[in-house]
Amino acid sequence: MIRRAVVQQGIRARSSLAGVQVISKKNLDPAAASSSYMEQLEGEWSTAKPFEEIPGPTRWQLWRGFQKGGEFHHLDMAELMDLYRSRFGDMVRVPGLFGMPTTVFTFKVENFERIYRTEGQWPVRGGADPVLHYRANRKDAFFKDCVGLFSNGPEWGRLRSAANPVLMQHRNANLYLEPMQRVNNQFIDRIRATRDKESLEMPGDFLDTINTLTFESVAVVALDRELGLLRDSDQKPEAKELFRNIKIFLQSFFDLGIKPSVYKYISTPTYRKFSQASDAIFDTCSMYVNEAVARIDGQSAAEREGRRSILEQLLQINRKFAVVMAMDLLFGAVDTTTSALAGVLLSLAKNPKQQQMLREEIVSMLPHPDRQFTLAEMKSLPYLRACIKESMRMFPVTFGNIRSAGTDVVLDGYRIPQGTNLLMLSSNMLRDERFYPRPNEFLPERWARLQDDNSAESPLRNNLNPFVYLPFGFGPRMCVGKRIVDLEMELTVANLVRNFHIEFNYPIENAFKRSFLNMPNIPLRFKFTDVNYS
Ligand code: HEM
Repeated sequence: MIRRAVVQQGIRARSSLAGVQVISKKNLDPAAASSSYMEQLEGEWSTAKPFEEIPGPTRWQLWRGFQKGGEFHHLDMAELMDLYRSRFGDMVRVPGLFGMPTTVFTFKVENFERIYRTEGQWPVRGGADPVLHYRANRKDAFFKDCVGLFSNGPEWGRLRSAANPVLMQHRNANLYLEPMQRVNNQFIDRIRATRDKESLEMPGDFLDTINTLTFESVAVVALDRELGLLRDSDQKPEAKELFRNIKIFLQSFFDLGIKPSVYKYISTPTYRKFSQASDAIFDTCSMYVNEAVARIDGQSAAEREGRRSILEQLLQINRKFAVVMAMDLLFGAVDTTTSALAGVLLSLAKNPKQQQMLREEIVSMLPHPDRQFTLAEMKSLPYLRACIKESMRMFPVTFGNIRSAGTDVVLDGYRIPQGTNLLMLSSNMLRDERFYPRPNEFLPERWARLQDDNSAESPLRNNLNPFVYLPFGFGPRMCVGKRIVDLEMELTVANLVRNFHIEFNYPIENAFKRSFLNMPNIPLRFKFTDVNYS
């Protein structure tokens, strides 16, 4: 068995899968793949059980179950997954209804590894059908030759190759550090202005404020402008509308994605909401991009010599690309980062000892509370990173990930034909003692390296297979906003912790509603007490 080192998000871990890095039978140059591994795949295939024998509900059971009074009707996504798993086991085949594809759910990390390792050059992630349907059916055919990052195949590969040098470069982080700092300062001011004067607690709708922060933070990158929604005055009506429509878009997108719907054949009320919100978002993003074009056209040659913003760099590729990327970044950024930030704040609030250790790390780096972080300082805060990583383990943002099988592959002894939609459900593993001793404790030191030797890992992670914990996905298709969100989260948490002692004096057992994205489900009445520096 060949053992290869896999470096994923700073973890150096070992993959036990026999074979090579990329091993797709059909969509890769066969010469590039290991012939022995191909033979292994083919050998397994010939003896594997047929796809149709994977246990799961029938079409009728599914349809009936989602009707009023049906057994699935009131279940959230996580409850539905738990039910499927207890009834059918670690692999479940769920037949497609109304043009949705048949999907296989898998709960085993060995299968995740195999799926990712055979995903091929252009990994296909399903689940974005409502976006693709809208973009294919727009009357002006705007998206015809630029469908965006929710597309698949060579079209996705072309766009992603253009986006990576702009969005995935560390050096570009300098471009958004300063505007993100300004947004962060507005967030801190807003907390001071809106917390209760006596109890120092935030109002129950604090989630909206976090949501506004994450929206503003990505807008300064994608639209190259501060929208000012965290300020009390000077809020632009079109910015408020954009924010409102992003919320409608995300909500209706998940509704259309989770429940059986005939929207591809008849325009349902939810699809109409989704489509109207998409129209409005498109109009506003186009307007902001046009403004940026006019601003750049008006610049002198000397001004143009300066550093180009992310939007300007995207505009250099072309205007349409910049509009589509702005939309995709807004869609990808807002709820995900909100969920992750809420998780870190709850973790720190419930673990004052770790919160204090974090504060000491931050204050030792930046003793003066009013001075802003530089990029170099941000890079020297290992405990901060460990706290964020640990809280995303305890409160994962997503259920797992989605792929289409990149090749014919055998999973758990069953044949999975190329193109099959696969859901990898990992969130239960993140609290599994087999992988994480003391799984329900917030222990950032899990993520510390014990020595300089990379192979020495914390005993708080057991033989960790790197495919258990992939909050930003894996491979060429992983989150394109990773660099942006790293900086945004680190900056926000560092600024909050150096300004405030954070408490949360309520239970957090059911803090999140579990779905495709796990969103906070309780009033976030954090108590923020000013840190005294005198
Ligand atoms: C904590 C916050 C975030 C989490 C947990 C997260 C997680 C993910 C995951 C799991 C994927 C799928 C990756 C795969 O298929 O392997 C993804 C894709 C994506 N994310 Fe994020 N994300 C976050 C923040 C952001 C931000 C801030 C942006 C934009 C600035 C963003 C933009 C996107 C986009 C556009 C995609 C699609 C990429 C593609 O298919 O090529 N995300 N994200």
